[in-house]
Amino acid sequence: MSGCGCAEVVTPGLLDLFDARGRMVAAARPVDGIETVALGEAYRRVLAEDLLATLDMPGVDNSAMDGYALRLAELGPEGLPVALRVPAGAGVLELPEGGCARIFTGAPLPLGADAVVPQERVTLDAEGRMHVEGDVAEGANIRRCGEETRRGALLLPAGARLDAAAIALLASHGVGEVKVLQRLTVALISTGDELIEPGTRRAPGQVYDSNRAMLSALMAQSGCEVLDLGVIADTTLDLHQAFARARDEADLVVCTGGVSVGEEDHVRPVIERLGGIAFHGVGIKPGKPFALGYLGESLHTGTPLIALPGNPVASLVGWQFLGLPFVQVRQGRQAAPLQQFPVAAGFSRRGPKGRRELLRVVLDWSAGAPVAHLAGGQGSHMLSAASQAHGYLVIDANKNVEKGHAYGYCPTAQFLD
Ligand SMILES: Nc1nc2c(c(=O)[nH]1)N[C@H]1C(S)=C(S)[C@@H](COP(=O)(O)OP(=O)(O)OC[C@H]3O[C@@H](n4cnc5c(N)ncnc54)[C@H](O)[C@@H]3O)O[C@H]1N2
Ligand code: MOO
Repeated sequence: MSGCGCAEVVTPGLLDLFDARGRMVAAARPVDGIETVALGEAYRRVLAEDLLATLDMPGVDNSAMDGYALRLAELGPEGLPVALRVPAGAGVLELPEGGCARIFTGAPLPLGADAVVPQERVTLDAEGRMHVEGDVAEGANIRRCGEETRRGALLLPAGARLDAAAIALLASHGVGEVKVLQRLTVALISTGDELIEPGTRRAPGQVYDSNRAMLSALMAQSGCEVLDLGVIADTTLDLHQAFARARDEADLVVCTGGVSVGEEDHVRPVIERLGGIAFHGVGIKPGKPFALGYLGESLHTGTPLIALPGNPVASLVGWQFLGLPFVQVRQGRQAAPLQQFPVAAGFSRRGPKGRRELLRVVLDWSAGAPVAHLAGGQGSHMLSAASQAHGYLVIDANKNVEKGHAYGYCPTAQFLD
């Protein structure tokens, strides 16, 4: 798949996917609120400042093995008496001259010792003297003070998202609390008079609101607070009130439905009355009527707004490919580059007209190399395939899919962050 634009094959008036992604990233401004949280509350939060080590790591020379610490110069055919026992948690002791120390993984190396021999390479004779099989190199199995990190070194940069390893790193340095950026509050609005809540009875023509459930989950996944404004009736007044509240209470507004061209689509005029549209329409299938807008004076001074198409898979794709990089930057992180690699199609299919198609596929690894198969029906209203898919096969506009040919594959797992 190319990232070059390919504007000549995309329907005029629609932005190329990569152009739209670039605009989303360029339009996003990081939040500036900072709070201090306990390390136990910091998982998946974004660091507000560079974190420097205040300690050397490891703090002292220590043993990498359960075994025996010794002075190499004293090791001879007659072996060494075991003169000391050093469990983990012991202080830094001194190795008596002419003796070795029984030592355990992580225990401080006694002063004077210059190597550790793992216990598997050691025999103890009847008098309790330790003999070593084979050679021992100076410094063997010793973890040196500061070998990983010196005091003052950068542990994690501002903007790092704290995953489990980062939390563990900070804990290992004794960090008990961290300064993090405030969470983004995202107002969610569904529009459509046909929409009803899951858990209620469906009358003919009614549709369960799956987009709000999906987007709540996606927001939680990306670490946002959700302000759920529910389903708003397709009237100018109701939409106006909901968007005005969202503007005042949230850092970002995400709405779904009503952004296409029908006269029942009232969302765009309301957005234009309260603010404006930065762009509308992207050359992707599904997801074409995606819009970036704002409520207020401008994109940078007002509350940004992402309008997603009503069709559920179009909404999902719009969020994953265009909404998420915007949120990542707004959260103070780097926008993750789109991960894609070539995968052979296990099917042939007519190509999409005038837009790139993002086919929902599963990968079959049974032949060793992956082969992509359609995960199910590809209608933008069909959530079944989206729920089964491992990723998207990206087909350039106006190109047929030919079985055995390779196309760009974007794993969905990359959007979990
Ligand atoms: N004449 C045209 N019609 C359509 C075009 C077009 O260019 N010309 N574009 C089509 C495309 S592509 C899409 S995508 C949809 C998007 O339309 P809207 O964003 O205006 O969405 P709605 O019309 O409100 O709804 C479309 C579809 O999705 C269902 N929906 C809406 N919200 C939800 C929700 N929260 N949960 C579940 N399902 C939802 C709704 O019932 C409709 O079936 O427009 C095409 N039409
Ligand atoms: O862009 Mo729409 O999603 O094709 O149905």
